[in-house]
Amino acid sequence: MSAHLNAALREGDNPELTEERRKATFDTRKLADEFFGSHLARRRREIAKAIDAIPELHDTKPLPFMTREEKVEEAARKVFTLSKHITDIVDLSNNRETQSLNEMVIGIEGMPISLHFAMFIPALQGQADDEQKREWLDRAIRMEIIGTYAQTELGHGTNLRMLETTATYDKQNKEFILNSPTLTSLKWWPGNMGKSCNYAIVVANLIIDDKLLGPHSFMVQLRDENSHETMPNIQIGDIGPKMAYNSSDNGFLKLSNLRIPRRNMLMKHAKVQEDGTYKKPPHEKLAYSAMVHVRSHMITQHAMLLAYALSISTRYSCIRRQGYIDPKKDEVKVIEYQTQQHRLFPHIARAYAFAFAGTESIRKFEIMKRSLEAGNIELIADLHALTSGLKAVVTYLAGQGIEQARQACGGHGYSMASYMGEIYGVGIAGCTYEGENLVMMQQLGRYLIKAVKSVKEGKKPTGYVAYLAHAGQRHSLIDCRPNEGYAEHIRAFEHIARRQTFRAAERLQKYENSGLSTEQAWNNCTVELNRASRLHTRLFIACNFYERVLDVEDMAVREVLEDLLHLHLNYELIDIASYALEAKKIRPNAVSLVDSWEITDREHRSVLGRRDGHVYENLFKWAKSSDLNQNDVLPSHKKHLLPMMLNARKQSKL
Ligand SMILES: CCCCCCCC/C=C\CCCCCCCC(=O)SCCNC(=O)CCNC(=O)[C@H](O)C(C)(C)COP(=O)(O)OP(=O)(O)OC[C@H]1O[C@@H](n2cnc3c(N)ncnc32)[C@H](O)[C@@H]1OP(=O)(O)O
Ligand SMILES: Cc1cc2nc3c(=O)[nH]c(=O)nc-3n(C[C@H](O)[C@H](O)[C@H](O)COP(=O)(O)OP(=O)(O)OC[C@H]3O[C@@H](n4cnc5c(N)ncnc54)[C@H](O)[C@@H]3O)c2cc1C
Repeated sequence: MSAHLNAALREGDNPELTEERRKATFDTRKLADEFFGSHLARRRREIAKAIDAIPELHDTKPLPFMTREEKVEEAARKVFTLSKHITDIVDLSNNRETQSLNEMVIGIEGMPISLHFAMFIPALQGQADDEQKREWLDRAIRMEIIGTYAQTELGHGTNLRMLETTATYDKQNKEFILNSPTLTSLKWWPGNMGKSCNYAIVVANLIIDDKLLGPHSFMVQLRDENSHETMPNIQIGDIGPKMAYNSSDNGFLKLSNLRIPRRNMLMKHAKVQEDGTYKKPPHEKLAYSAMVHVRSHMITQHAMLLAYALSISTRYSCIRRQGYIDPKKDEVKVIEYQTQQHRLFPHIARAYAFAFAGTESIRKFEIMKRSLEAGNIELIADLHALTSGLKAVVTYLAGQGIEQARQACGGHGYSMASYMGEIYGVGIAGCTYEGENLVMMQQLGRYLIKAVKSVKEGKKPTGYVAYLAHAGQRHSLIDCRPNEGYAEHIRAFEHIARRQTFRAAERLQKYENSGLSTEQAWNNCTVELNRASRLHTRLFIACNFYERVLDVEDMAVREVLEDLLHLHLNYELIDIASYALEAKKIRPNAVSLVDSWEITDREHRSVLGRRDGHVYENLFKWAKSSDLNQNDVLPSHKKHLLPMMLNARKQSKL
């Protein structure tokens, strides 16, 4: 490829990176169009340009140098400033555009309206009836009110049926009485609930005439709309610092005999009439729709976090020189080491694979939403299984990839100048929130077991589990040669996933036949079942990647994506580092592959990942700006350590 086609080339850059960019075999803009979709890729460029021109949207200082209070304030300041410009910059109805703007301006550490957009609004859209939407949704979209989603409690997050918060219907007054009867029933974790929100959708166990009817969603006003003071019968606060996400005020909430009108229960699906008559929803799990919404969006978000980490470490690996391959020559760029390539490239392939899987899960969510609006509940179970699996596998593997990317930067990767610590902390939170990963794997496991049962009954399941009905073509992987083409890889992959799923199903059957209860038998098989779920999901990601590559029209882009696909399939299949052959093919394009993610320096917040590659001089600048360098001798040193040493010296002279 002629160098002028590489959009990332600029005057004055570190020559080490320019040399890399000249080797590109494709146009990074065209690959960005595939990674994001051409519309979003174009919009991201326009958004980045718009932000450049508005200084009040820039960071006032690097986030790692801020205290927690400063971070919370900075995020609030930016949200407020953005509110003045946002409609000029993005189409608010486009989630991914808005999310990109937020990530570029505010960053990944959290902000006061994350949950408002991620869950409060989607919960209203999915669960409020038309009249309730008119009352709350329009105000929420205009940001007259800020809300969150308060489900998890101090004692229960996973097992929703055991939530202890109660909503007891009082027929006389046509009100619900909300209570947190125990310490463990305190709501705990909801994002932005501590200080920022004035409303919450509270998930509570509904009780009518002493009958427990399971978790339902209720609109609760937390704070006065004018003074922002906490409402009566409510106790609320921040839960303290976390591993990451410290710009966010995750909160606790105690409800003490709080009375709310009957119409504050979200009633699109389940309903409570004035006389206390309860009407069941058409599908029991419709109340979980906001969770499925976030799970389907988490995949692209985690692909992006992985991309952040890998573009930092790939660029840095091309400017870092250390050691020799040929002792007679200069020290080499650390990217030249085979171990460095094996450490990074399979994760680059995964970042692309995850982004494509994420686009697909969002598309499936939209299809399910439309079909639900038309009264069809059939797609809910498929989507739940797909998003449960993807959420668990992608957050876990992205976390592993980010950690490898950090290690690939050596010592400087451990400095917050690299920003790796925050990217990792935010990434791994996804393993826990929206359903603990191993628990979500079991949800997919249930779906797979059902599919096996239907195959055994002679039926042919369709969609993502269709392969379970195919006869096994091969018994081992020994004769699987990568050169046979991708279809062969996929067949081998299907074989392994199918065999594991049947093995788990048979084991479950064996335990059930031995007289164990269904639950006990299930628990005895969960390790095998989770393995099956993991393989099934990784198969889905690989197939989706394969099909996606077949659609690419630009030949140069298609070729490099095929190189990545090849690497991905081999790596996933053999689950060890790829063959040297693949690594050699990826090597010349390494920097351009990460340039294609078009992550701006502002968005990266990483000294190591700078687009221009001028790392060392900027690391020195970074160090000079540390608060600890503002005094030559720290006051705390004067207070404690200096007297200690002086004292020790005095003692030794005696
Ligand atoms: C600009 C906006 C765009 C958005 C962008 C977002 C990007 C994201 C980025 C950053 C912002 C986010 C920041 C952080 C946010 C964090 C928020 C939170 O964490 S909120 C709390 C989450 N809490 C959980 O997820 C609890 C996990 N627990 C559960 O979901 C359930 O309790 C579960 C599934 C473990 C068990 O539920 P059971 O006990 O009610 O049900 P069982 O008995 O196991 O199953 C009965 C049947 O129901 C199905 N089922 C369960 N859940 C379903 C569902 N959701 N849909 C359909 N079916 C479901 C099952 O598969 C099963 O089906 P069969 O009987 O086998 O056919
Ligand atoms: C950053 C962050 C943001 C959050 N934001 C929100 C929010 O906005 N709103 C909200 O309501 N909540 C929020 N949460 C809470 C989050 O959704 C829960 O923490 C999560 O669902 C996990 O539940 P848990 O904490 O009860 O974990 P536990 O269920 O206590 O998990 C502990 C261990 O037990 C295992 N385990 C539990 N049940 C089973 C089972 N049935 N079978 C096998 N193993 C099991 C798990 O695998 C895990 O290893 C947030 C959490 C975090 C970290």
